[in-house]
Amino acid sequence: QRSNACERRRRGRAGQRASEFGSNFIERRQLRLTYYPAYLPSSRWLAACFALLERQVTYYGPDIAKVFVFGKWHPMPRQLCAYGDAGVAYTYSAPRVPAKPWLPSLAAIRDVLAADAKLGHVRFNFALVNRYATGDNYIGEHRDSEPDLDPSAPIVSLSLGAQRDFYFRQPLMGEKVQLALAGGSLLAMQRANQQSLAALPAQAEAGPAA
Ligand SMILES: O=C(O)CCC(=O)C(=O)O
Repeated sequence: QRSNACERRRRGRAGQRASEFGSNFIERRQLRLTYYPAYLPSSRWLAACFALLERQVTYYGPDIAKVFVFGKWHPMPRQLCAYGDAGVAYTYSAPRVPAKPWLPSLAAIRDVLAADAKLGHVRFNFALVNRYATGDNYIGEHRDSEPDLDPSAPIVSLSLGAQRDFYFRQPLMGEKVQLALAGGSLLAMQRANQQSLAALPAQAEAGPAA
């Protein structure tokens, strides 16, 4: 999921789009993000990574891909799978999502990210793969505040396929940060972001993205 110059800091007004910043560090009160619009080195890399994951990822079925909202179970409006170290799982407003053993392609992406000094040399032990088959697929507002998450580690998100909008909202501050997550881009989110609500809304006519 995607660059550079993250040391260059600039503050922007609320709602400013990441495309106005370029590759940059974005900071709002409790929100600390670094967006790398072209993390993957070329469109060939992007196409190759996307094609590999499209071929190799086997998504969970409705027994796991469901969410509990307002007292009822609903099918998840996207596909999901998880890969990671043995015994690692993730639980949010859904059943426990166990990690399948690393796919070689995902392990290779994990190792590239771990070797990247800009990202702090984090050894990632888990990868959640969300697939948005069409523009109708989305993830609603949520906080990444699950106890399974290591509070000292960033969440790093590589986007492949169609560009999709993503936003963070801080309800008490009235602040909103919007990003257009381009295919081949990478978003690094610090732990503090977990105070904000994040969402990837439905977007008419968008093609497949992961
Ligand atoms: O797919 C994305 O880029 C967003 C996913 C997300 O916010 C989550 O899984 O918590």
